Amino acid sequence: MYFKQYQICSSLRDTMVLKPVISKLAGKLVVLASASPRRLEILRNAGLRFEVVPSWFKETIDKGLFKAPHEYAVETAKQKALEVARRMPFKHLKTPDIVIGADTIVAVDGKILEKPVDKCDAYRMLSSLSGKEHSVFTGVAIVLCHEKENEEVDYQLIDFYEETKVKFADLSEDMLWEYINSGEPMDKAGGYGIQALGGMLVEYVHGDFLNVVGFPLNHFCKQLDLIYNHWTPSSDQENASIHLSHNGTRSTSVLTQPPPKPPAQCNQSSSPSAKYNSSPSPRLNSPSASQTHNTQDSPSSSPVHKGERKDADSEVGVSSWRLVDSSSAKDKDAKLQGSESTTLQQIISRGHAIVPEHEDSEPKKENLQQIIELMDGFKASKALFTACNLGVFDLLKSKPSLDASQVAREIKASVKGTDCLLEACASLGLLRSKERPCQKPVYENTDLATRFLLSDAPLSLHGYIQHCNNTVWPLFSHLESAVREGTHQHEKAFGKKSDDVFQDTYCNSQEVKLRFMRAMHSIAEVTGAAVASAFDLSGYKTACDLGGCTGAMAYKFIKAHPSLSVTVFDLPAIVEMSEHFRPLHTDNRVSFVAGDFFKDELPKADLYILARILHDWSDEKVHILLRKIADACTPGCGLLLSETFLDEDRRGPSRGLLQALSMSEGKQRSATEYSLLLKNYGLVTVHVRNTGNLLDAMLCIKV
Ligand SMILES: C[S@@+](CC[C@H](N)C(=O)[O-])C[C@H]1O[C@@H](n2cnc3c(N)ncnc32)[C@H](O)[C@@H]1O
Repeated sequence: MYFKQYQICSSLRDTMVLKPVISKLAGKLVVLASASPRRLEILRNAGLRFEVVPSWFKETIDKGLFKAPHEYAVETAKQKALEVARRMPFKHLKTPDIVIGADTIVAVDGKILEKPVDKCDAYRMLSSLSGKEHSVFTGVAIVLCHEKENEEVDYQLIDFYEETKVKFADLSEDMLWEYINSGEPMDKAGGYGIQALGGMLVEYVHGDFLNVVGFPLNHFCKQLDLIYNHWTPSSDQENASIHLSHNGTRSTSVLTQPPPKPPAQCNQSSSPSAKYNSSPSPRLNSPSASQTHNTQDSPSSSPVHKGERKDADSEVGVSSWRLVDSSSAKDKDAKLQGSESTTLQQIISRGHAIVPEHEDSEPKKENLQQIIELMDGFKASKALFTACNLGVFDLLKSKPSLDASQVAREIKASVKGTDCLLEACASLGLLRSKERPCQKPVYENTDLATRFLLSDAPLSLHGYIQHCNNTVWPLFSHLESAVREGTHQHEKAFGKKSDDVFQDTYCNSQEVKLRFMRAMHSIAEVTGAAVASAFDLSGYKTACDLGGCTGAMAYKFIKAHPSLSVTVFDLPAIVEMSEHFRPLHTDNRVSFVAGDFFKDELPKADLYILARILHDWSDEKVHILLRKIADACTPGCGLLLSETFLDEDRRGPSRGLLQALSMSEGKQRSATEYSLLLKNYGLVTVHVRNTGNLLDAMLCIKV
C-alpha cells in the first residue's frame, strides 16, 4: 500500500503547480460541452468539478474554408462551446460561468480525419496512417459567461490548440482488420484510441500524450493560469494573443494589431441590428466598455483575434461579446430550436443585437441592487433564524396550508408579527403563499425549506442555523471591536473570558455543547459525502478523525470506503455525547476515543483526517498539532485535510473570508498555503479537490 502511494506522490508532485489553477474554478459553474468519456476522465482526474452538457453543434463546417487543419478544430471547439453557453440559460435555466469546448482531429498529408463512419472508412483512415507520422490537433475554446441584467450575457472567448505528432508502425492487413473488428476505432478521431488497443499501433509520440487522447490538459491549465493569474484589465491586453511554444517555453506577446474597425462600420453590415462590442478584459469581473470589432467574418474568420503566428505549434486567441436579446424571453426558446449550427453571425440576425456599453452617469440598476442586498443581508438572515427557531417550517410540514393567524396561534406569537414574518419568508423563497378569494393567503414550505430547514430533514441545517443565531450573530454584533482590536469578542458577546473557545465556551453547559454539536453535525451531514468520496482511499484500513465531533464525517467515510474503520478523537465532553448522533443503521467500524489532540497521544492510524480544524488555531497550536501528526505517521501514511480553501488570490470565496471575521485565533488559507504548511512536516500534497460544496479537500502523504 505505502509503496503504491509513494509512487503516486512523486509522479503527481510535478502537477502541483497546476492544482491551484484548477482550484480557481472552484465554486464556479464549469460546463464541459463534450460527451467524450476520455475528456471527462482527463478533466476529472485533474480535480476539476464540472457539469457535462454535450453540444448540439453539428460538426458540419466546411473544412475547405480553413487554411490549416488546426483552424478547423479551433472553430469547431468554439461553436460547440458557444452553442452550450447560449442554450443553458434558456434550456437549463442557469448561466454557466465557464464553458469548455474541444475538438480533436487527425491530419495526415494535408487531409483532416475525424471519426470514421463505418468499418471501410476506418480502414481507409488507418491505412493512410500506416508507417507515417501524422499530427493530432485538439482545438479548445473556453467561453467565460458573465451574466449582466436579465437579458444580457457577456461572452468572452479564449481559444487555442495543441499539436502532437504521432508515428504509426507499418500495419499489416491482418493487424488493421483485427483492430477495426475490435470496434475501438468507431468513435475516435483518425480511427484509433491511443489510450487503449490503438496504443499498440504507435511507434512514437512527440508532444502531449493527453492531447492525442482528447484534451491538452497542460496547455489548458496554462491558459487558466493566464486568465486568472496574469491578465489585468489593461486596454493593451484586449488584443492580447498569447503564444505558447510547443517545447514548453512560454512567450507572451501583446500583439500590435491595427485598431479594430469602429462601430459605424459594423452598422453597415448585412444584419442591420448588429453592432459589435468587445468587453475590454478577459477578467470576468471587469466588463467595462472598450474596443469594437467587425462581425462580418465567416465562421473561419469569426471575431476571434487572428494574431500573427509566432509559433507554429500553439496559438491562443481572445475575444469577447456582449449579446443583448432584443426579443422577449418567451420566444427565445423557439428561436433556439434548430439552432445547433448557428454561428455568431446567425445569432445576430436572429434578433440579438450586440451593442456598445456606455459609461452611465446614473448608477446601474444591478449595482444599486447589489449594495441594497448587502445592506439587507442581515435582515434576511435574522428572518430565517427566527422562522426556524419559532418552528414555522416544522409546523407547515405537519400542517400545510395555514394562514398567518393559524400559524401565529400555533407558534404562540402575534398575528401582526407572524404575518410580516411569513410574507418576508415567502419573498426569500422559503415559503410559498397561496392566494384565496376574499381570504388571507395560506402558506406552504418551498422545496428549499423542505430540504434544508426542517429539523428532521436528512440534510437539515437547523443545527447550524441555531449556532449562527446564538453564537455567530452575537460575535458579529461586535465586529467593529474585533477589527479594531484584532482579537475575538467572546468576552464581550458572552460575558465570559475564553482562552480556548471549545473548552471554555462550547463545552461550558450541556445546552451550548449540544447546540454546538448539532451545528457541526448538520454541516458535516451536508458536506461529508463529497469530502469522503473525494479520493480513492482503498489503500487505507484505519483512519483517525481528529476533532471528529459527533462522528458525522466518520460515518460518511465508512460508507464511501467499505474496508475503512475510523476512530473519532475528540474532547471528553464531546465524546460523552456522541451516542446521541449515532445513525440507526451502522456497523461498528466507527469508534470514539476521548482526549486532547494538543496534549495526548494520538490513536494509531494510517490515515489522519483533519476536517475544519486547522483554520481555528493560532500558528503555534497548528504547529503543535501537525508535529504530533507527523510524528505519528510512518512514510506512506496519509493526511486528509478538509477546509474551505480560499482562492489563490484570496479574493474569495466570500463565505470563507466572512467566516474569518469571527474566528478566534486562526486563519483561512488557500490550497497552496495549506500545501506549503503541511510540507514542513513531510506531508506532501498529492491531490486537491475543490468539491464545489462548502468544504474542499486535500490528500497528503507522509514522505
Ligand atoms: C469546528 S469542529 C469540526 C468538527 C468536525 N471535524 C467536522 O468537520 O464536522 C472542531 C472540533 O474539534 C474539537 N476539538 C477542539 N479542541 C480539541 C482538542 N484540544 N482535542 C480534541 N478535539 C478538539 C471540537 O470539540 C470540535 O468537535
